[in-house]
Amino acid sequence: MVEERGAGPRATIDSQGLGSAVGPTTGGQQGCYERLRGDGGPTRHVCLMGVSERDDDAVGEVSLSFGKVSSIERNAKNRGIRVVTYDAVADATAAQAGLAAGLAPRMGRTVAVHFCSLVPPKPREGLRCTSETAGVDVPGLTLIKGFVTEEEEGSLLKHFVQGDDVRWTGPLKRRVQHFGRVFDYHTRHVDFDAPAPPLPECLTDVVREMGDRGLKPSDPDQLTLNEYKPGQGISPHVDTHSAFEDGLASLSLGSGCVMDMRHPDGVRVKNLYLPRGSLLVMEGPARYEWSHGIASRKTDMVDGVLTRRATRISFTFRRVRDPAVACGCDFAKSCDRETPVATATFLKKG
Ligand SMILES: O=C(O)CCC(=O)C(=O)O
Ligand SMILES: [Fe+2]
Repeated sequence: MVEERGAGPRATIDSQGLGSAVGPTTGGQQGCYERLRGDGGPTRHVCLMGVSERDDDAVGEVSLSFGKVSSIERNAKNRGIRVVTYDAVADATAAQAGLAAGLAPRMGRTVAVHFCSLVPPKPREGLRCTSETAGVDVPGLTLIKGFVTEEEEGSLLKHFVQGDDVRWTGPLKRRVQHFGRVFDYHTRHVDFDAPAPPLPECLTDVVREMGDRGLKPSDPDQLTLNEYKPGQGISPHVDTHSAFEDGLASLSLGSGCVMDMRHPDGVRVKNLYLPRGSLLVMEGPARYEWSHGIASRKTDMVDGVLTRRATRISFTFRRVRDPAVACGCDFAKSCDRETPVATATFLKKG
């Protein structure tokens, strides 16, 4: 999609990227400019080539004499290029015709002036838009937005990040904290011998609310905190059936991110945005059959909008399964009662 694409042929990009704004107003558009050759245009953007920093005052003043300027931007790579954007195409058209002559006496030389168009950034490959999978249904998946307020989020983060007893651990790229029981990422099982602090009291309200709403696990006895800095993720996995009962609940704090849910048929994929403060609950097929994972990247495409990730801390609540009672799920292919759990994926990729 190109804004105001002129009729004329385009050159390869002359003005790549966006530099700092140098004129009377600041720019900061997203994308890059393409110079339109020959009769290309008109558009709201004119690019000046052959300008030095000494000329910036003159560029500002003369540009303004043609109409209302919304930005003047300096090219990030080529310091001799400016892009002047007018509010109105008519003013840009007058500027394209008259800027060179207006500037020449002030600069002591001539500049080339062309129309250009603004090309929005292309989404990076692999950035799936969450809205594209809106029609994909994952049975057993519930997302509750605003499960905690901003205030509750703030105090929970304070407790678990800045508190006196904060113990990040783990052999992974990202840091984790375990409560109730330790999950061992080598065996992908609960380590019943490892000591773990109990679930902290400050989570009582959150846990009660889960129970009141009839969500699983209604009475969690294990909690894992995962800290994801932008660029970190978790490889696709199904939480070990023999380790935890039905119902996994993940509270997202600090930042949202897109979670990718995949059906083992390799066809069905759901890219679900988990906003800050939301609770994701996976039960039945969503817990036992579909895998969940988070791609290691710094941005997500959320309903067509490129969204930066900040540090996200997830709180995953689970109920440890009694090792004497085998998993009785209906998804034998994903269940470790029939197939031994593959150990290494968490450790290799995090
Ligand atoms: O970060 C999350 O929301 C999910 C964490 C997770 O899947 C896990 O710890 O098994
Ligand atoms: Fe998981």
